[in-house]
Amino acid sequence: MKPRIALIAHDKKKDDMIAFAGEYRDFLAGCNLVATGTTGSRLINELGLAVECMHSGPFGGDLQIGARLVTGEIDCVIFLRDPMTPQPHEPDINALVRACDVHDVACATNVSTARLVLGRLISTNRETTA
Ligand SMILES: O=C(CO)COP(=O)(O)O
Repeated sequence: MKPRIALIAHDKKKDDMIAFAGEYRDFLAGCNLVATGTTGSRLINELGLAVECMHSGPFGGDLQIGARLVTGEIDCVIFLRDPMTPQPHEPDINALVRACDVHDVACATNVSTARLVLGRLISTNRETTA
């Protein structure tokens, strides 16, 4: 089964997300991707990835992704949060990260961790497809 990955980035982290996803583009192109609205649009327009877009984060996108995660439809979350800027939907963000912890789903909140998580998924994928 293709890895099911959620990609989310706050505004000041979106360029980092595009650079990161660009680096892993070949692998991500073989995954089922879901993203919050604006992050997803950029991934589609700038990298040509196929991404299912939820609502934008402040309009409930984090909660939509959280609901999928709770029903076992997401294998890992890459959530590049902006720790320096208060967000109007902070409760939604906390709910998503909490859902990851409750359901033991990998949640990378910075690029270094995201690299480790994708590196692991790539090697697991190689083993299962070899
Ligand atoms: O706010 C976000 C996550 O909390 C991200 O939402 P967008 O991708 O729509 O900007």
